Amino acid sequence: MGLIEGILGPDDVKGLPPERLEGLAEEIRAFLVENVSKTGGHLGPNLGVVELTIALHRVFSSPSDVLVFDTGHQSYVHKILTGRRDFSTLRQEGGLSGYPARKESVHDVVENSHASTALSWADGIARSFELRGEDRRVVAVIGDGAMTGGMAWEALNNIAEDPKRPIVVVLNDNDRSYAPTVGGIVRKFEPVRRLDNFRLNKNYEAFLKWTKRHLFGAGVPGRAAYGALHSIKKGVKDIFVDAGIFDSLGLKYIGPVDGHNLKDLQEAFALAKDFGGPVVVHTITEKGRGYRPAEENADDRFHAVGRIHPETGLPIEPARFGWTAVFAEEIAQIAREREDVVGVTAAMLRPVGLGAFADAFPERVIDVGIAEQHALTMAAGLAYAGCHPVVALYSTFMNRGFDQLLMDVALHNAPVTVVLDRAGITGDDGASHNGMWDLSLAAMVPGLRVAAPRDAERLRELLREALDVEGPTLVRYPKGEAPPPIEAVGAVDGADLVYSRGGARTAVVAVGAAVPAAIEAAVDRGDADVLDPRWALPVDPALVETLLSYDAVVTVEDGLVDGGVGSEIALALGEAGYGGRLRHLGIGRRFLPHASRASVRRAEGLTPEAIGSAIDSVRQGIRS
Ligand SMILES: Cc1ncc(C[n+]2csc(CCOP(=O)(O)OP(=O)(O)O)c2C)c(N)n1
Ligand SMILES: CC(=O)[C@@H](O)[C@H](O)COP(=O)(O)O
Ligand SMILES: [Mg+2]
Repeated sequence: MGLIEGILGPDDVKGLPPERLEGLAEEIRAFLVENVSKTGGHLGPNLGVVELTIALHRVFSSPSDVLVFDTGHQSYVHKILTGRRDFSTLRQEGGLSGYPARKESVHDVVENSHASTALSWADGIARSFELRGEDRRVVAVIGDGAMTGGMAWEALNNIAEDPKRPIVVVLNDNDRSYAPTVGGIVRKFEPVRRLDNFRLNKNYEAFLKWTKRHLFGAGVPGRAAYGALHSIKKGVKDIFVDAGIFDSLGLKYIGPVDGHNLKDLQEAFALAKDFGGPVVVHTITEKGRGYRPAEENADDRFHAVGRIHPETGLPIEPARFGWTAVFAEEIAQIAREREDVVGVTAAMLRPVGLGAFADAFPERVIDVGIAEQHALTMAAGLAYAGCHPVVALYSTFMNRGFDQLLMDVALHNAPVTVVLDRAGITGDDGASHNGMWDLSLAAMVPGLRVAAPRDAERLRELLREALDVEGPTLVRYPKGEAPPPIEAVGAVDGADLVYSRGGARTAVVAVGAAVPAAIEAAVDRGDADVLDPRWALPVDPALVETLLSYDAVVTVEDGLVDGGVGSEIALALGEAGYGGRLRHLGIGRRFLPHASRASVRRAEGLTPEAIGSAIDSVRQGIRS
């Protein structure tokens, strides 16, 4: 039996003799490669935190001490050490979540996989423990990428306020988000990034502890001597260790610590634990550590992989030319034609398709780090000064910048184009990654024009149209492959007619990616026209006029069922005195469990069959 099989919970990790820990780390790495290569998942980040997570569970006592993982994509090792070793269905329906999940374990606390939140969670939890008189530690593990998010600094500023609140911030610094971390934010604040600093630092800490113990017992003179020694120590420490902004904020800093050295990690965490106030432990780790294909991947160190061959790291399914690639190609071409176009990404340059643009015009693509709020307001500034920014984000992460979209971009009628990839159902990343909120949020924003392409050709067209608008625009499309071209069979006022046999009394208004399923349903049912508005919001009054001539209207969108395009159409039809039947199809207002996209689509009633049933039900209403 290997060591890993004997780990059923944190007590077993604590119980292992120190000389077995490296063996355990080795087994965990092999386990991760073997299992994640079969399911896909966040391989690189987890290979980087094997020793760090073992050390945390050795020093702290979860769940009494609370461990919070920022973003949560690096929590696989924590799952293994807390008795969850069935990775066969990782990220699949009914299987382990790819993030911490409260229903899986008492050791999991934060499920939100939007970055930069862990320090705020930790601050809140620690304050509550204090108010309730509970002596428990709170540990937040946060990556250097997540530290580029403003929220993390808001929290640090607060955490530093009370020197007695015991919060341990483990800064997991692998010098990358996907790509090398924007601005080298941690490097800047900790200029002497040498691992032997920790040893120097550690000796001073031990010295300080000893003097405190001995001199404090010696009354006032002892205390004075301790004060003098403390300031000497601080002076000496300043020569060797410059903890930059952490010091300036008033936070105790330990590090940099070799994040793959189990002994150093445990010592550092033990110091932090005993300190009794807020401490930053700065660990230096390597993303993808111990797996050659990841270590050699300069792009993203296997940040997130699909299924791969474990020996080579090569993908099992060949990469397909999906929506992202269409956008990547078109925006790079537009950039060649228009010098005013500037790309903006929040630490996801290649995943959002700005790679080719950046390769051709590096000075015109700005990576702001995980800073969506800043990205949008900065884009408003770019637009004010004559550029046309294209802010490319995953749909779910735009939620972060909603206020900035509303107040900085839209209020100033700034010609900013927001491009949202991964809109609608994303599936295996679970509740916080579905891009299901964007249409409802966008519908509230005055003056924002929203386009939803139904295929690759429409994406190219609509992107170009968006860039010609002298005001804010948003273009959204889903994850994965784009469908084959869907040509219009005609035009009605306010929309492309994409399916019609003539004479239909029912209209299906399908938004973007919902078009193929709507056509399939209409082909099956016969008597329904399918209309694609292309520009879905605000609802075109011409489309409303068109719809008034139908007896029934079904709307379909891969966004929240309420507040989005269907709701807006219903409102407009109501105001126009429409007397026909209406049905809206969209994603229910709930947090969706992780599962395949197809399965979630089925559950949410967005399949051709479900659309067909909706057509039947509105028609029955007409007949009765
Ligand atoms: C608000 C937000 N924007 C973007 C992302 C996408 N994302 C997930 S992990 C990641 C990089 C995180 O880097 P870091 O915190 O350093 O962790 P590492 O993977 O390097 O361990 C990004 C950009 C996110 N989860 N949340
Ligand atoms: C943690 C995170 O937010 C990303 O790594 C995300 O899981 C990637 O999703 P895609 O695979 O859709 O690019
Ligand atoms: Mg990182």
